[in-house]
Amino acid sequence: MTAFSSDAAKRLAAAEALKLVAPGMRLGLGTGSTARHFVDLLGARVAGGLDVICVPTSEQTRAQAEQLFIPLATIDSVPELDLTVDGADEFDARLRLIKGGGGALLREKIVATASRRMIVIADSSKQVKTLGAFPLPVEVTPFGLEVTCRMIRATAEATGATGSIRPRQTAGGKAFISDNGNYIVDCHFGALPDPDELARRLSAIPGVVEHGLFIGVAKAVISAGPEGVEIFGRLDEAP
Ligand SMILES: O=C[C@H](O)[C@H](O)[C@H](O)COP(=O)(O)O
Repeated sequence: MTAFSSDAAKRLAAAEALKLVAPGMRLGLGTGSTARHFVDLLGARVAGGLDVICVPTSEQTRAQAEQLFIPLATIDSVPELDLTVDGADEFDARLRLIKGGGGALLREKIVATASRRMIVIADSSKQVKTLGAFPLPVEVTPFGLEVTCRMIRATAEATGATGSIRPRQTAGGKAFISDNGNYIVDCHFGALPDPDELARRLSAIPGVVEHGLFIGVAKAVISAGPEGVEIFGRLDEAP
């Protein structure tokens, strides 16, 4: 028997999300290895005549979409979107997410919150009981990096989350720079006892541009694994 790979699961979830796309839609395109499958499948539909306009959440996704001749716009020229489909690093039973493993969290959050529906696609390994095993990415300004890291540490401790906070580096050992010219720090907390409170507090730190906790943003998660597809939340347009 052939083992069912996580990549096959990602593609299966992406194919399920593609069923939500209708002609004329304004779409947000996520970033990462799962969203990549969605963009790929969407590209095939566009080549077949599907008419959509899309806003990419990263330069990486923009490049992929351009290669597939998917019509693109900026979020400022299309500020209201019908649907955004994106991956996640972790999701829990309340559809709270950790995102930003690829460093795209700021644009992803702007695009997702400008959308009537944000649907997450993921392989089933992304489901967790408690968020935080995946290091929480936080986008910060280069100015005041040390001060901001100290504030993140103190504020996280106040919500019961402790661990090391490390500025992200590229494979070549240089500082990772986001598409927006900022740094990403990864918070290795292991577990987030109170993600809602942590999200609120992180947003209040001056040097924090955005954090990777997406709370109350996703309407549903399409999770795929060897057993098939499972839907958490609602795929329809109900408020
Ligand atoms: O910055 C990257 C994004 O938030 C991704 O959607 C997230 O890291 C999940 O990526 P992947 O689908 O590659 O696991």
